[in-house]
Amino acid sequence: MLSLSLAPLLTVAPERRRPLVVDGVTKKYVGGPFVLRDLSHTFAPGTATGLVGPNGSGKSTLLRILSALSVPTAGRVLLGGVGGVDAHAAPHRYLASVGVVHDQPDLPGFLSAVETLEWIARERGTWNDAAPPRHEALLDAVLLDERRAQRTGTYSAGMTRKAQLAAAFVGAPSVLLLDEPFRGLDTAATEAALGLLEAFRDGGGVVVLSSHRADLLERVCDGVLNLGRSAPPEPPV
Ligand SMILES: Nc1ncnc2c1ncn2[C@@H]1O[C@H](COP(=O)(O)OP(=O)(O)OP(=O)(O)O)[C@@H](O)[C@H]1O
Repeated sequence: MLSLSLAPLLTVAPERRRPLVVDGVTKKYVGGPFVLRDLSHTFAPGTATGLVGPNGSGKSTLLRILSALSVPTAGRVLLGGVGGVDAHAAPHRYLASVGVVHDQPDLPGFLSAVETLEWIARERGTWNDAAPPRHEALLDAVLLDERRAQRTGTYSAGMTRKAQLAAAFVGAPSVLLLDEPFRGLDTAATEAALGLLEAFRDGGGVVVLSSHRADLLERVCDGVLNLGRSAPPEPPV
């Protein structure tokens, strides 16, 4: 049972419920092959979508483009569709609505998990008197124990993943982008993460995630986007 104090982080206000639109996105790394080719897809509010496809099919690439870490060779990512916020033209504004779990650990190792959440909340404008107990409830929800007060640079892989998950929620996002969010989590922590993602999806959020665990994707996702088919071989010249 999730704490009621988490409601502001798990419920997206109706006016902030906007689709995340991928409009004709192509990605070709310099000197490499096309990874994504003219991909268009709409991720609707209140849904969770699993990115699937074999190794190297572009799941992380798409998540990096969606999180404005990588620029598409062509095409756009728009929060709110036509007339919405362009992820690459206005990344700061866009990312104010987005929570991300990157595949690689990306926490500031000199801060504890508690300090990391405070830092993000202050930056995102979700820091107030109610924030400290809410952050404790969030760290309880991801099952990060009392070591939440220690520097994240000392964490195990699973503890790091838990802290990353909490960090993704703490800014009250309307979109969550997660690259292999269950990797490194034990069974109890995996169940806890699934519960948080389900609550966020049911609260009107957009969830886009990759995982090689088909059983877990099946539990949380309404649909899948198969990238194994998005970049057919280049036609012969
Ligand atoms: N920075 C980069 N420069 C050049 N090529 C890259 C770069 N990053 C990824 N690629 C290539 O892009 C393709 C897609 O990689 P990506 O990591 O997106 O796949 P993935 O579906 O997430 O794979 P996996 O299931 O193994 O995690 C691969 O062929 C990879 O080698």
